Amino acid sequence: MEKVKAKKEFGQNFLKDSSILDKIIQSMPQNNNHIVEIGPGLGDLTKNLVKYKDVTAYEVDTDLIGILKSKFATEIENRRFDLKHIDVLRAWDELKSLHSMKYDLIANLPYYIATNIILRAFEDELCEHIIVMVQKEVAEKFSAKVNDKEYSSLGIITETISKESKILFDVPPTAFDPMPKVTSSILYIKKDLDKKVDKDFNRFLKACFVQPRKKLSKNLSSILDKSEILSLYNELGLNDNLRPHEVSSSLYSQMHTKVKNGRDKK
Ligand SMILES: C[S@@+](CC[C@H](N)C(=O)[O-])C[C@H]1O[C@@H](n2cnc3c(N)ncnc32)[C@H](O)[C@@H]1O
Repeated sequence: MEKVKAKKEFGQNFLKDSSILDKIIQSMPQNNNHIVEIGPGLGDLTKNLVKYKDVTAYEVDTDLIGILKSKFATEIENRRFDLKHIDVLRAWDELKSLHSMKYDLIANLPYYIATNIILRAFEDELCEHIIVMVQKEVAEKFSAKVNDKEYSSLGIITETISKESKILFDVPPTAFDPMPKVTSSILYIKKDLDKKVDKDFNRFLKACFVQPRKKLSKNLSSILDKSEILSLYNELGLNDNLRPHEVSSSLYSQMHTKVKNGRDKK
């Protein structure tokens, strides 16, 4: 193995277990989409991906770029592999999309910005599937369903813009070098490309979950007055004791539409 010291500040935990790499490859959607990988690292996942599809990868760490360039010299020359040396969040600021055609994001994500990356992938209109390794707790939040204790704004946003979201399997710390302190999971999301992220809805959800264990009506009092909450609850037939995680995404959408309409009338 290359003499490379993993950098904590870039969330570097290299995936070394070949059976996990195989399982990720088996979960690749059968379609003609391009593949985008964020953080190719030492290229172990990349090596498997380029066997099947053309890949564009975004890597921030200068020290890894040289290693990747020599490891994938043939694929780069054949244009099967396009390596971008840039912070992926900056790329998204500059480009709107990480590729010029429909693509699937497949990656072992740096955990310190994993949530942010997934939310940006939701906004990227050319990204169709998201198959990413993240911390198990993060995967549980994105794939949670109504009444699960992990159900939060992340699960609701996911439901409103996707056709399917689930955890494919867990990955123990022993699969990595160096070993992370936490268990990881492979999260699978199939987006509905007809749906767009609604930032006003996301802000509304933030208010609804400001204190997740309190009553929803209490949280709503930060953006609505008492009479507005009362009429909202009456119109939708809601019980005042409801907690934020007990309300489905479609009901949140209805609430948001009514709140927005009320706001427009003012
Ligand atoms: C968990 S490692 C995964 C490495 C490799 N794909 C693997 O599975 O072994 C995360 C990778 O993301 C890279 N990375 C961290 N922050 C990044 C950013 N802002 N933009 C692009 N790559 C980033 C790291 O340098 C590292 O290569």
